Amino acid sequence: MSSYDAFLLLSFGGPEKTDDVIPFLENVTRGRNIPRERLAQVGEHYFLFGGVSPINQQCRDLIEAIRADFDANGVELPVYWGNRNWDPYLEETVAQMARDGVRRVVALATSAHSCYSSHRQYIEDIDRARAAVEDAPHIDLIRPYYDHPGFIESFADNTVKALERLPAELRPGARLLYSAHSIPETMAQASGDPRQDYGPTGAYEAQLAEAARLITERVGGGHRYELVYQSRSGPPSQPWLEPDINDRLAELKDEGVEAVVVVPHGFVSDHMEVKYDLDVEALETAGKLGMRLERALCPGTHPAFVAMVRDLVAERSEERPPAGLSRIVRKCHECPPDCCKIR
Ligand SMILES: CC1=C(CCC(=O)O)c2cc3nc(cc4[nH]c(cc5[nH]c(cc1n2)c(C)c5CCC(=O)O)c(CCC(=O)O)c4C)C(CCC(=O)O)=C3C
Ligand SMILES: [Fe+2]
Repeated sequence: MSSYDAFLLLSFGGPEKTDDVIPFLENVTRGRNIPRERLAQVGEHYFLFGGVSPINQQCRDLIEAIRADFDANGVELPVYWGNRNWDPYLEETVAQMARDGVRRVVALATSAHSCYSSHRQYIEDIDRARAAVEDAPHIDLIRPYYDHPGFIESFADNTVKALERLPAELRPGARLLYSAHSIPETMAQASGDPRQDYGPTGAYEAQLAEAARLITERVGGGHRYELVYQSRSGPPSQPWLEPDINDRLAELKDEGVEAVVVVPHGFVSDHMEVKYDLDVEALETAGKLGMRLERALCPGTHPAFVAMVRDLVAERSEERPPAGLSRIVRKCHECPPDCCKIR
């Protein structure tokens, strides 16, 4: 790993006290078309948890696990952390790296898929932060990793554990619901490389479908499975990816499904979108319908996920071609400049 001299964890950021909630939401939604009512609702989700988003602590835990894993495997890179929307802001981290004399950085975002919000926006964050800092280091962002064996394995393991929490008689018929963040259809269509054919849906949905297939295969038991979406935002007039998990639960109830395991494979840690939109809201929907719902944990600091980070760093350092389990072939590490850009 000679070509890099630092590792950077790049994340979303979240508030850690009540007073930070509104300024955080203003940061997230600046320049976006989000209705005021939606913002007020989301604010309440954070207030319900005392104004503390779980995401920053999850990043600290992941960094600690990566640090230990690097040390145990002779990877001598210092580990830095910077966020898009909250302290520690990426720009301050880049400034710190410059002061520390760091020249070449390999970065991993806490987001595994291709779309503007999950990948392109992080590249823009890097460009903006570097432009603001004198002598900023060069920063390479690791490619989307939704089909890396470590990502798939950590979700398969956590899904098996969630199935085991269901009463034994409900297990065989349990439907697996793979949940990801809904995004505007325009963002979904624009996701991925415009020169590559991902089928009718765009890269984001195609990647989610592939990962769901791969995880289900490893879970075994012949469970039926499908994709659902959560955390829809934006004005009602704008189409976003569907079905919403809550609507789908009602339909499944009518079809006679008694138990579901929700697998939030669109996320890498159990942050607020998972803790509220699934563990509060979807659980309540299932309860009202008289269905059993168990939620698989996100990778967090799962050993297979932590080992994946080290492998991705090695893959990029050694300029190995991107390797994954998906049928969607990725040709290069760097995205072309028009990847995931909404036109
Ligand atoms: C694809 C995707 C991911 C997954 C990939 C990834 O992880 O990056 C993700 C993650 C997250 N989203 C988060 C929070 C929010 N997202 C919002 C708004 C939006 N998300 C979008 C997409 C995504 N979001 C989009 C298209 C919007 C509309 C506005 C815009 O076009 O940008 C809003 C505004 C209010 C609302 O409308 O909900 C909030 C507060 C948090 C932090 C949670 C915590 O605090 O623990 C995390 C990890
Ligand atoms: Fe979001």
